[in-house]
Amino acid sequence: MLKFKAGAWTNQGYYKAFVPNLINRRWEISDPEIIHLLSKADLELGRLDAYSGYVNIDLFISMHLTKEAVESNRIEGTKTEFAEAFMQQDELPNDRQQDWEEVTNYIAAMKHAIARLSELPISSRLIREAHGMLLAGVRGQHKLPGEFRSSQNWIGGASISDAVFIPPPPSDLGRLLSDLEYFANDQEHPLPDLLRAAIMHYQFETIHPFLDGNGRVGRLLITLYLISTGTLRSPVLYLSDFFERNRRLYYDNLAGVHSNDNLKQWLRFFLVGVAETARDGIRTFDGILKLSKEVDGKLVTMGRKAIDAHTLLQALYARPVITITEAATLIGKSMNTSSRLIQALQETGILQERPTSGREKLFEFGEYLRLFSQPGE
Ligand SMILES: Nc1ncnc2c1ncn2[C@@H]1O[C@H](COP(=O)(O)OP(=O)(O)OP(=O)(O)O)[C@@H](O)[C@H]1O
Repeated sequence: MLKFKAGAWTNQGYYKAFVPNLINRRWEISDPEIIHLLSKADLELGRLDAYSGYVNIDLFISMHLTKEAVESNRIEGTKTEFAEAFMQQDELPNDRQQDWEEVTNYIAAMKHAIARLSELPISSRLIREAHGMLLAGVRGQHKLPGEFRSSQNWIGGASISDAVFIPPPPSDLGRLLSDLEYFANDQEHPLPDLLRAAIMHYQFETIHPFLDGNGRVGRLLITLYLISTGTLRSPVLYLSDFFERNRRLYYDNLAGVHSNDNLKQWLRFFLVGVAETARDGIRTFDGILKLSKEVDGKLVTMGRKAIDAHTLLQALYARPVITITEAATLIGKSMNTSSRLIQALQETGILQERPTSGREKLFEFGEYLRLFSQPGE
């Protein structure tokens, strides 16, 4: 069993808020089931990370980031389809443009936070910066982007009296966030990285330090933390897909920690999610390797067009939708040549035309996109 006390409900006048206990301390987690799931998750994560070494990872990072962004925002209700995230804003119907902005914000925030890791540890400052970018110009933009809240918030329900959960009052945020920061950078009390990531995510969501966007920042923090410890070399773990597919359990298991001290169930859920997501990632990478061999085989049959086709394909692995104008710029040739090249790639089955609201025809690398759409969609 796992001995654990999550915190206490404190009287705030006409309501009770939950104040979590501090987490930067020694943890003794020896539950055999957790240890077993941990070792499985670690193994799968190590296998996934190994691909960073022998696949041209930079080409695929934007794909993974985009997938994570689309899924993380879908939990919030954003409707952006995976392929749409790569389109220009004016190529989308009006009702999708705001969602598209949220997805591109997520990608920008993740890239920014990863780059900042070389100068800053996981810290309140880094978290606020990421939050500011996530909410810039989109839904929640009036809810203090980049700033911790100074008023009481709640989860679920139209008013505090019918809330599902009431996080700690603002007066407690300073010490709770500083404890979280110490915990994220703690060298004194050894704890496996995945367990630390799981506890951090629970604690962050319980503190709920922002007026909006806590879920999105909290999920971004998981990958960021695993990169900061060197467990991952690049953001190839996209857990949001798992959380989205199991949203009810995700919320219930987080709630189970503060309502029943049931940390074990949360850890179990998190570790199963990591193992499953890592396996999906491995399948995607294997699919990419197989597909790129097939595509190379098709390119050699394209005669004089093969060199330009190869240049185009390299770009398509990072952004798998393209217009004739964009292709012309990429290969440095005329619109006519570009159009003929796209037609040839359609004939080999590599590219397909897709509907667009933009002025120009749009083409997608369909089989590649589908590799990222399983198994959640
Ligand atoms: N009972 C709960 N206790 C603690 N955290 C919870 C609970 N239920 C949900 N959460 C967390 O709160 C997040 C929602 O918070 P918020 O609306 O501020 O975030 P968001 O990023 O705007 O939304 P979303 O996470 O839906 O995309 C959920 O994603 C989940 O991580």
